[in-house]
Amino acid sequence: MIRIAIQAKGRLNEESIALLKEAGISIEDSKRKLLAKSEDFPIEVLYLRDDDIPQAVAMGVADLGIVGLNEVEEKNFNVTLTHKLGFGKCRISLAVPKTETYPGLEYFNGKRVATSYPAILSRFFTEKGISAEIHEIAGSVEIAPSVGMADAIFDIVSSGGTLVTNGLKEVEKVLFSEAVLIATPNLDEEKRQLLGQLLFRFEAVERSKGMKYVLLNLPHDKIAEAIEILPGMKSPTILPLAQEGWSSIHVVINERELWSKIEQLKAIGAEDILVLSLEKMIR
Ligand SMILES: Nc1ncnc2c1ncn2[C@@H]1O[C@H](COP(=O)(O)OP(=O)(O)OP(=O)(O)O)[C@@H](O)[C@H]1O
Ligand SMILES: O=P(O)(O)OC[C@H]1O[C@H](OP(=O)(O)OP(=O)(O)O)[C@H](O)[C@@H]1O
Ligand SMILES: [Mg+2]
Repeated sequence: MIRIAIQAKGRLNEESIALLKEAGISIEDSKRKLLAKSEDFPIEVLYLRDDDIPQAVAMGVADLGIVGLNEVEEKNFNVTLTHKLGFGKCRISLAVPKTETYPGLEYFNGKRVATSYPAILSRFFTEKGISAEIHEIAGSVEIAPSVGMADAIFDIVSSGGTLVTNGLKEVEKVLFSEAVLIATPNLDEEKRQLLGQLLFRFEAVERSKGMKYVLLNLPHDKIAEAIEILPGMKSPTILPLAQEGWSSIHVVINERELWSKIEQLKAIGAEDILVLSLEKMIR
């Protein structure tokens, strides 16, 4: 049995549960119990505040955790970064009132900067030789300059909408973050094996993201041209149709290039094109 800590509620909660579910692991949500066992995999889910996840994993209270890289960097506990999960993408940035002229990092010398990430900011300023006053506040960081609590802020930015609403502009992007899977260092052999199985499933889920399974019919003599249009695919599956002179081609295509490929295939005579969603790609 392996135990994984995930956020009890908040921005990473739903996607963490969804990822486990896509990997074939269903669990009750945190509204009922703070520790839930899965019926279909030897795993237990511990629901925590995200700030507490790095410590829980460092202590071995949980073997694994899903948490933002920003929290891992801020808490600086001894955990192993095992895998990037591709959701919860954001950055932590320095921002100043939009009316200020910004000459570069030296702007921050002698300034008061409000943040919920004092450790990351302090390391950054030390590394860059900047001497500023760091004010730790728990939330609503973006309001600090306009109410006179600080001259600048260091906080999470995604779309940038919150900065604009609060009359701020982003001037330095310090850390790019996303949800990551962390692990207790030196897991025992049994847990390492379970982690390996989990990673195998996560990777299959990731690989299938944005991919479509495409089936189409094509005259035999156009197959070589179709293969030209579909570079990168190892080799498409080609099956003869009952109708003389025709074949059915099956390929996996990235959603981004789906329409352009389909147009090209139609132009050489492809018919009856089916596009199906792809659930897992297992290698
Ligand atoms: N606007 C955003 N866009 C994308 N990801 C974000 C955004 N804001 C936060 N995140 C990521 O999601 C994580 C959790 O954010 P959330 O706002 O739920 O945290 P919290 O309020 O500290 O939650 P908790 O109650 O668990 O302490 C952040 O640490 C960050 O990694
Ligand atoms: O650049 P944006 O897309 O506007 O996102 C950035 C905002 O998102 C997060 O707050 P959240 O909305 O989670 O609210 P909270 O942390 O105050 O609960 C973060 O703390 C920023 O304030
Ligand atoms: Mg938190």
